[in-house]
Amino acid sequence: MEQVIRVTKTQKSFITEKGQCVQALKDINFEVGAHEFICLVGPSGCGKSTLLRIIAGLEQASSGSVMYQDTPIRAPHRQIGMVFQEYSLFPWRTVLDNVATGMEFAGYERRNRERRALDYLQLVGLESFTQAFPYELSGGMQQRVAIARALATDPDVLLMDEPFGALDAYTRIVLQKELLRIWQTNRKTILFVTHSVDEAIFLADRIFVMSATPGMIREIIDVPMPRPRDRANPRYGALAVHILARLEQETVHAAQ
Ligand SMILES: Nc1ncnc2c1ncn2[C@@H]1O[C@H](COP(=O)(O)OP(=O)(O)OP(=O)(O)O)[C@@H](O)[C@H]1O
Repeated sequence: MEQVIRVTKTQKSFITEKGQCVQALKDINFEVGAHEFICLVGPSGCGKSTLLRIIAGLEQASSGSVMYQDTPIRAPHRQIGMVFQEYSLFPWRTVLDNVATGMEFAGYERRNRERRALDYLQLVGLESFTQAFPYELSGGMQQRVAIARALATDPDVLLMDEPFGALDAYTRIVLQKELLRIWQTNRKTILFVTHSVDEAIFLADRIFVMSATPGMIREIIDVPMPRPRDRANPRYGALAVHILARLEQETVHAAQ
């Protein structure tokens, strides 16, 4: 399988406002293949968002190397898109313009933007809301707009930082299924941060379990179950028990 993202011996430290050094990530090593769906889980504050921001080129690693194909990532890259937990839409722009704006930043010509925006809004089921403003939409609909905006620039890699974290349980399940449908159609490579072990098992090809601060990758778990995954399958439950126990160990370890 072609490797798309390669993270090698990566560390990240921050200097706080009080001048203290906080090590957020320690010796991170992994590769992500083309079209893989990876979920990252780990205790709160273990560096998941930091890792994603480094891969997005929004933050620099303190040491180590982070590559997209053969290129070191040092700044935001056209082929790497990101979706955040907060819907991060422009409140003064319509749904259509929000999606088109992403393409404007990515350098798409004006005449292509509207057509593509419509195509992607259709993909996420919002074709009848093109002229609505974000405040007129539910949280789930706003997150669909954010996903359409990220996909419309046709990135190779999609980084998703707790994108469904603020949604109610039912909307979350609906969007998980939608995301899988889109991923299966568009064959993106996805790195998805979640606090939900259930969500990770439902979505991922592989789950990276991180340790508490400083974040390291403790375990990489293959999820070989065919999709759509059945939450009632005993293997699903057994995997959830295993990962939850691992996370509990990490949290207890960190508290000692
Ligand atoms: N800009 C910054 N300055 C100083 N410290 C930071 C900065 N950004 C992150 N940190 C620290 O780095 C560590 C990792 O933070 P990060 O937000 O990546 O964790 P996380 O796993 O995404 O957390 P959560 O699951 O709660 O969202 C934390 O200790 C955090 O306080």
